Amino acid sequence: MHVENLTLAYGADEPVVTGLTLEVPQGRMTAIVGPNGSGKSTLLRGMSRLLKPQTGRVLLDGKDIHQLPARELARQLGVLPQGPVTPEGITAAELVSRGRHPHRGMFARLTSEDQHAIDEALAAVELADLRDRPVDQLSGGQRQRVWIAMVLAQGTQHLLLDEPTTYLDLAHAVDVMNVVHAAAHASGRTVVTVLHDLTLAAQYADNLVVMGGGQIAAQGRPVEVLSEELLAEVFGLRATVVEVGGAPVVVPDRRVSA
Ligand SMILES: Nc1ncnc2c1ncn2[C@@H]1O[C@H](COP(=O)(O)OP(=O)(O)OP(=O)(O)O)[C@@H](O)[C@H]1O
Repeated sequence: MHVENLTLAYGADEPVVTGLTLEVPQGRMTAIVGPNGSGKSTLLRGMSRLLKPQTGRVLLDGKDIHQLPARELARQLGVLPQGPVTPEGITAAELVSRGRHPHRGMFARLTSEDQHAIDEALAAVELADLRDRPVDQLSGGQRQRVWIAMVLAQGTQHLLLDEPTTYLDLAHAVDVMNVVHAAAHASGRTVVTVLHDLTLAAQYADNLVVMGGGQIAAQGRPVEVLSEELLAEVFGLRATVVEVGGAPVVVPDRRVSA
């Protein structure tokens, strides 16, 4: 996936992302981090055709995503947007089965391949037991995991995930990151995910992209990128960075007023 000179704006507003170029490593996991409002979700929307660029283009295997028919794009690119809205009354398995739409005919029944993909995705997020439960009766974290399962069931070579660990306790966040990491390292998919937790991002990402003010402030291996200077400069955060198991861990300084 290649992002070339991308400028993104909402309506007539000033651009949020300006002239951004990014080469996404294939079959690896890229995490996009950055302060609130730095343009992470906007960039992901631009990369997934939810937002039309003012300039530039996004290439998927050499093809401009805006030139691809919607159905073909959906077979290649799975997207988890921020705060997806759950259709009323739908069960977990039904929602996950929607991930199979790009592979099916208009009124075709689920094939055994579809069923296998759905079962595997539900198992991957440990929700097989709740498959027949209406999604609006699940907890926030369970609901988030159903959405992730839907994107996994889509079986695409590329995944764009906006904050997949929202609402998740740390143990489930780690489980989801393991699933996402395996999608890249075991299955060779290309993953781009927005994350807020810098330590989690640094533990899992092969490539860390730090956004600041609609631009890429730094990019590279987490251990090379995540420095105390960068945290101060881009996040306005005073923190100590220690290394655990070869990956940086961010320990924020306490800000206690006298
Ligand atoms: N739908 C929208 N219409 C107009 N402006 C928007 C819209 N969505 C985002 N923006 C603006 O674009 C800028 C970047 O927002 P964006 O959501 O991309 O940031 P972010 O880095 O993902 O932030 P966060 O960490 O808070 O999720 C912000 O100034 C925001 O107000």
